[in-house]
Amino acid sequence: NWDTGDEMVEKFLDAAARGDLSQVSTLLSHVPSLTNQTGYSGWTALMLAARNGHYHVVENLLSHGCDKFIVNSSSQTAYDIAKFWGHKHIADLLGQTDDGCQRVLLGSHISPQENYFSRETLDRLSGKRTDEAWLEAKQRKPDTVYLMFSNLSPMVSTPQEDNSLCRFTYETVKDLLQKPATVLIFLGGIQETPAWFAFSTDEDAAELLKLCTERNCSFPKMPNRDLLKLNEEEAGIVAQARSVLAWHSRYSFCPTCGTSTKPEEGGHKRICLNSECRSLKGVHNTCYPRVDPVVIMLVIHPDGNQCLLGRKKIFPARMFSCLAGFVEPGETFEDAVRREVEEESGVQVGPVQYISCQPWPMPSNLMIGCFAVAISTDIRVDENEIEEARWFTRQQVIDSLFREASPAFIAPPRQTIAHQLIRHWIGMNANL
Ligand SMILES: NC(=O)c1ccc[n+]([C@@H]2O[C@H](COP(=O)([O-])OP(=O)(O)OC[C@H]3O[C@@H](n4cnc5c(N)ncnc54)[C@H](O)[C@@H]3O)[C@@H](O)[C@H]2O)c1
Ligand SMILES: [Mg+2]
Ligand SMILES: [Mg+2]
Ligand SMILES: [Mg+2]
Ligand SMILES: [Zn+2]
Repeated sequence: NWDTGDEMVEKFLDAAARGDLSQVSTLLSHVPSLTNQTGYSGWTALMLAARNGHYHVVENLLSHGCDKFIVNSSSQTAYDIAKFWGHKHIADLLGQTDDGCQRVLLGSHISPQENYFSRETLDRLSGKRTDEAWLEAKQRKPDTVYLMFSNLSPMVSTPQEDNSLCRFTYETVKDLLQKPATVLIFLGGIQETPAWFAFSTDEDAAELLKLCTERNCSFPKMPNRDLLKLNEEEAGIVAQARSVLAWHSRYSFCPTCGTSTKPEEGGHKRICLNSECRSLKGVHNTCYPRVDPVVIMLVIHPDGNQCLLGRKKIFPARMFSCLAGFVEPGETFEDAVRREVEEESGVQVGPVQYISCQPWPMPSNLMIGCFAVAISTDIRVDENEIEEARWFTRQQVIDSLFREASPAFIAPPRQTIAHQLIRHWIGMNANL
């Protein structure tokens, strides 16, 4: 005897809150449109069941297609609520993706290994770099792996959508290694054997491709896009190899005196050929591969429920991402975060917290990922660097990450630390 819609919604929410599984399913089978109705403070039936630890009701609601990505008026999802009230089994259930894989919302367990380009597959064996005899013997071993780079791109084969690195033997590449323009670097090994090397060559790319026995091989033209299609292990190897090879290609002359330089120590050092050069006296950082630190930050609104994202002109349409900028000399990364955010968006930042980092071999950045809490909210963008910056709500961010239908913006791809920072924020309880 249900007369008004409101009453029915109330009955339904109440049944979910009490854990009355049979009433919840009866009501839903009669009136499917109840599924995502909200009551006081925007709470859904799923949130109420999650609040009170009713596992079977949560399960039943999910099987009826209840939307777990809705937030209430305090910007909490049902997952946030289950986690806060200590119903771990319910939080686990809500955190699953449709394919049964855990952790769709559990960004708070982010570890450095989860950032693309950051997996250390090989032991770098840096102690062996000065052991020329050992390196030379390793080079000739039949199980030694060679990666080939042309124009700072590795040769990859593309069996399907993904790229995988083409691996060469000494026999196949030994002639190329003799060419004067070739630069060879020792990458390391897995418990010393097999050893891995990478080299760059300026020979004709079409001829090089003929050396590979695999099909669909190429040197990708757009590293920013194509190098994101490797598996995690190979991405980690490419991060090391590409940065070091890029450094060789830029430091063929000594930054101190302008004389030619040559590689040493398995390609991890370059030394000046002018025996009078200052760079040969003592240790000089110009002789070693360079890394440029960049801070990248998710700026969180003082209300805790919005974040600041910006877009550069070169981004694909509708994509917004974290603000980022190079660390300047004599600056802590906390200060760099405050300066870059202020420069690019006009927003002032108080506390800064380090989250995780990511090598970004384009050519040699180390992205230092932070959360930063804003202490002002007015936006005034620096139009030279940023086309637009905006505050986005948790609901908009959740929609963009997890739902298909027309979100307010497009998030950067999962291989970027920007994506991981945004996801990490969603996995944290904003208001609790
Ligand atoms: N992995 C990710 O999620 C991600 C996201 C955003 C940016 N990035 C990388 O971070 C880099 C820096 O971000 P940004 O462009 O916003 O920095 P930014 O805001 O400091 O502005 C870039 C400008 O800084 C100057 N600059 C100062 N030091 C520099 C250096 N060592 N190398 C080159 N330019 C230098 C140049 O004028 C350059 O145009 C980008 O180039 C990009 O490769 C990675
Ligand atoms: Mg900047
Ligand atoms: Mg910037
Ligand atoms: Mg800058
Ligand atoms: Zn010199």
